[in-house]
Amino acid sequence: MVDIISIANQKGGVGKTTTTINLAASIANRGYHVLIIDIDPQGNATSGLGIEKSTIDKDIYNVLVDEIPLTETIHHTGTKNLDIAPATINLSGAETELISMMARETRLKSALDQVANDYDFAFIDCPPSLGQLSINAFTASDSILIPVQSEYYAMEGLSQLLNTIRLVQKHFNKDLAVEGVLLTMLDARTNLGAEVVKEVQSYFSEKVYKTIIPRLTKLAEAPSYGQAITEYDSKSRGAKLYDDLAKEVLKAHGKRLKK
Ligand SMILES: Nc1ncnc2c1ncn2[C@@H]1O[C@H](COP(=O)(O)OP(=O)(O)OP(=O)(O)O)[C@@H](O)[C@H]1O
Repeated sequence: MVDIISIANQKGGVGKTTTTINLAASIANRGYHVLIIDIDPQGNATSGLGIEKSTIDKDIYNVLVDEIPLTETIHHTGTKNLDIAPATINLSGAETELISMMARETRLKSALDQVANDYDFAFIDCPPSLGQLSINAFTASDSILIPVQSEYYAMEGLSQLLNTIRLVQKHFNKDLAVEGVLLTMLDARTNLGAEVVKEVQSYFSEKVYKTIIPRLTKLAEAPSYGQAITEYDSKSRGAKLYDDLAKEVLKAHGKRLKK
């Protein structure tokens, strides 16, 4: 059975897509079958894994709105064991179109049910908003991994995110859990970063991953080559740290650290 994890924070640019791609690729590298669902209309996970947008004829929009089978959208990526259900700008229409549709909150869940036995993990790269797309993601997920950028105002908006999680638990998915909180883009040269780390750790305590992702040039470069960090530079610090995160996640799910 697949374990489904949304990567979410409605704040923009905090490392959701970078974490989705590189955590998913690190877990795939350890021999697990992994699917990424790109539910962000910007489609950065899609292009960041080398899928040329002009070649996509069906995407998550068609799954949510036209109810086509999810399998018809899935592409293999350059990383072994890693597939993606892509997004294009089409998906931006879904946010409003879904509002008048039947079973609007559970459409992604129904689609993922179709591939439940094909993958060990699915990661959903959420958009920077808490609308219909994120609610579909949260309703379909077992848990939510929250990347938090290590800078001032890091905690801003998190109460709104936690409130949305509570609403989804109440109405659609009572077992939805917080998977963990990941500190990202830490600038080790400033005291500010260390202060934010302390603040986030004191609020979320054991939910915060031991692995912290610093600001690393190679992590920012890899998507322009359409590659996860594991492919772009497997020996880099970013690849090592996302593998450390993968080990924490696998352990939390009671999975063996194969490799
Ligand atoms: N650890 C890092 N080191 C350096 N650059 C990073 C790191 N993490 C992310 N970035 C860069 O910061 C920018 C924002 O990251 P990313 O796209 O992962 O955030 P996001 O939360 O998915 O954004 P959005 O809210 O727009 O979907 C990107 O240009 C990305 O390459």
